[in-house]
Amino acid sequence: MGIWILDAQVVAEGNQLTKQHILIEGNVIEKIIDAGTGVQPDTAGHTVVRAEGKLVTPGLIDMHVHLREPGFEHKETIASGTRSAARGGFTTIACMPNTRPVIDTVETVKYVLDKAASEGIVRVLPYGCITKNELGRELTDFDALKEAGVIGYTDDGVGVQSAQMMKDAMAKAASIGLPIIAHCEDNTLVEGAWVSEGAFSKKHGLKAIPNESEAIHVGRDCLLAEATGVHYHVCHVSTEQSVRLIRHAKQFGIKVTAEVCPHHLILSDEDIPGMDANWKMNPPLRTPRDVQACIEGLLDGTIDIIVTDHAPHSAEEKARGVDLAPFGIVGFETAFPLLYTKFVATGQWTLQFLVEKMTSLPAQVFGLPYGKLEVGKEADITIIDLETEKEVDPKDFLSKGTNTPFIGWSLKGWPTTTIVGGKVVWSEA
Ligand SMILES: NC(=O)N[C@@H](CC(=O)O)C(=O)O
Ligand SMILES: [Zn+2]
Ligand SMILES: [Zn+2]
Repeated sequence: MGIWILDAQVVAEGNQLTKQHILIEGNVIEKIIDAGTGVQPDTAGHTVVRAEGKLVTPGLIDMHVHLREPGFEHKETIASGTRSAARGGFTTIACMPNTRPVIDTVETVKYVLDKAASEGIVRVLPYGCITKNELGRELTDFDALKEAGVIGYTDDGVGVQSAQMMKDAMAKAASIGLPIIAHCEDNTLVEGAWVSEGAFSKKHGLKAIPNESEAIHVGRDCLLAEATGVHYHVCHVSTEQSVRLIRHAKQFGIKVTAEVCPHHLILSDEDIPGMDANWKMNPPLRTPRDVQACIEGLLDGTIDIIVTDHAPHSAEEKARGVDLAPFGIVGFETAFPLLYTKFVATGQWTLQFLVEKMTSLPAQVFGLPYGKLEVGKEADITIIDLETEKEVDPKDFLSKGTNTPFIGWSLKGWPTTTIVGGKVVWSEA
């Protein structure tokens, strides 16, 4: 017994949709019938999912998320985080190692993979730390972590401060064929600020984070990637300077790829309403000029993919005031609706462009066998309602985190069903 998804609207090209019937048998896509042929599928004995009028995409892929387990289960767990991901339409997510303990040993990788297998409902791919405890002093055992199942190395949450340490990490990663994923931040330029240099920091007389704190690492690491030949992936790009440096590096054939988050494409520092920790994230919201540069970078391919950097924190932690509250906002359950409403519904991007940036391109960048609706492939599928307008209400979130600046935004493009390996893992009630 399989599942027939009937009358799926699948992106053909640009904003053009074709109507298809999709049969899932077991964990794979068994058959795709062009509905235009008039051939009616024989659904006897199968489960039928009616997708009439809805968009059907490959399962969304998010290569930068924080699941918080082990150690910060009050913020999120693998169980709650993967449910939140599924509600956001994501079928594969790659989790960051800044847990407690951090994911810097084989045991912790195993712990995460075991938990994901027993309690998770979407695919979870772990990253391992570059340095032990993310302290920047000593490399982890890259071979052992690879053997245990990590898909790359990162100290996300902090930048690797020493160029020599980063160069050694890159050389080692290159030798075993895994990427380095970098949180770019030079600590000597940050000085305990929470907002970017811009109109907001000036108006309130606040200490500010300059764009160079990010871009200096991007520039440094592009040179080190050139020297070592590693696949170097830049996390959460937020500045005009970083975009420029990545564009330049790509022109020189350096193996660099990059990601950007919805909030850095949609919000600037000028949107921050006041001293509200739901607007505190790392990197911070930059100036409108930086937002524009990120959008242009995404459009011309300088920035390869979109990720959420889903970073849940408890309400109590976020209520400590902007100086003490941790950096980070949740992202899974608003990402697609935000981007669809803001960029596709307004005619600025095609649907194909948005969908590729969240499916086939992340799969391509990280060499994953997902991200396409094709016969014989894993049946990872997301069904999305492009019509119904609904307000963002954190009470609806399946994440434990409610820390979002998008409360009350009226959006379209809400996922309604998420299928992983042929199993419906989430469906709107
Ligand atoms: N992005 C954030 O603001 N916070 C992340 C860390 C990170 O992604 O650097 C977190 O772990 O909370
Ligand atoms: Zn980071
Ligand atoms: Zn992160």
